[in-house]
Amino acid sequence: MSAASDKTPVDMIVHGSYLVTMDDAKGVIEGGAVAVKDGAIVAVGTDAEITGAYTSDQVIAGEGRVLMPGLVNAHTHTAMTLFRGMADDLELMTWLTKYIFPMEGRYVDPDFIKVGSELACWEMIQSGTTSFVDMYFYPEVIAGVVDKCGLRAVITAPMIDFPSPGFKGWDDSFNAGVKFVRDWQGKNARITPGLAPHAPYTVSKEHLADVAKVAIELDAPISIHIAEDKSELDTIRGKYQQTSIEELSDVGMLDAQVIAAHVVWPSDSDMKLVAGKNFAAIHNPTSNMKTGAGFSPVPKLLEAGVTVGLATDGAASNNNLNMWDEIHLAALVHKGVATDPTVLPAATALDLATRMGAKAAGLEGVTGVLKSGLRADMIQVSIDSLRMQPLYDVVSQLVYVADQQDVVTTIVDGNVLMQDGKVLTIDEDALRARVLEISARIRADVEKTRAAN
Ligand SMILES: CSC[C@H]1O[C@@H](n2cnc3c(O)ncnc32)[C@H](O)[C@@H]1O
Ligand SMILES: [Zn+2]
Repeated sequence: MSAASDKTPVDMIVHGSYLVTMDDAKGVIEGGAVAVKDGAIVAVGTDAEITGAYTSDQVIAGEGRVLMPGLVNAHTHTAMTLFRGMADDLELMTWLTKYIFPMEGRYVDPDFIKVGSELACWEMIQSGTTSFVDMYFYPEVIAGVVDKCGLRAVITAPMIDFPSPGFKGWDDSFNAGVKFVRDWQGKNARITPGLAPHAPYTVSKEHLADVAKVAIELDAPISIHIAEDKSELDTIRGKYQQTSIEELSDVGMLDAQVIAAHVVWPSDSDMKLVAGKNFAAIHNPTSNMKTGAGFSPVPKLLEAGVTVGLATDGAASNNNLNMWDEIHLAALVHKGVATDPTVLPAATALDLATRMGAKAAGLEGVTGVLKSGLRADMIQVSIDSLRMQPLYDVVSQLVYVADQQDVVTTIVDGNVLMQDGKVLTIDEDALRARVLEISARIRADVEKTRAAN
């Protein structure tokens, strides 16, 4: 053991009874720690290795805790938390066109976005999500909330052919999206701006081509809903005699970085088309089951070499932003669909929410793995509960047992956003008051909308 003066000073040392690194080279370390300096991970090792080489004034103990990379929610609509539980048990297009679009038209404004996004960020910090990909209105307001609460996000600007909150139509939303990317590129290292043409049934082929072109020019990611349900495939087949993914290929979008939400109905040739491209299929198991969209062929996508991320979708079709539910479902539903329990093992489910999820979001080399050189985005998950005992396999326990209440610490970029279960960067009481105020206004309208449908 070296003397204190021989040790390298760092900003923080975080311990864990187990380190689930998601790094093939290190795997799971029993009794380990991570040293952090200037927001980056500088070393990952056993307790003895780290405390022997590093010293810090800020040490977070790890007894009874798993230390692992923060979770990546690769597709959500943050401010839709304020529409949670408003319209349930409806098929996708009815839900969207008869309930969600009309309510968005009436209620979505910058204040709604600020409060709804803050509620979402609170929920994500509290449940161990450290990065997310967002697609919603007033992205500059969402970016302000993310800047303040400390999370990492890819924030994509909405583009849609018809009038929507803040826009008269396509030209408006397209120009505002491009401006958002230009304004936010390089502004905050935790925020990556991108473009979000909503879906192939709400954005014309010509407009999708315009988005592809400008995204490539700007080197910005695109997020889009694609191949979500069978009715979308019928619509696009009727219009263009091709699949939605063939349409993306046709307009040049597969030469850009595409974060494709859902991908429930890709054909075998669609999978070949996107494999090897900068294309990620984002699996939203809860949302897809809730809207009756179907089950994405995730094992087949992975086998074809497609990058797959995991996500909640918005809280209006989930109805929460708890990634542990999605990890759980990803590990279970495909076994049921295939009647084969070896399909999508626990370690793969965890990978989709961390290492591969980060790649899917375009954040490979930034987050998703506990590895020297990456940003210090990590969480501690308590294994103190009797629910966690006996513990024979820590990855199995995380995938099949852990839930949001077990997350005790959330750290992003070396900053502690939650400690001992208390979110530090959001004023909970003020947020609650604003959520109650806005939801009181919406409540009467929810009943009217339900009655009208
Ligand atoms: C252009 S902003 C995002 C837009 O998408 C809507 N939305 C939310 N969830 C889904 C989904 O699963 N499929 C399609 N569209 C969805 C949201 O309400 C906004 O209008
Ligand atoms: Zn969505």
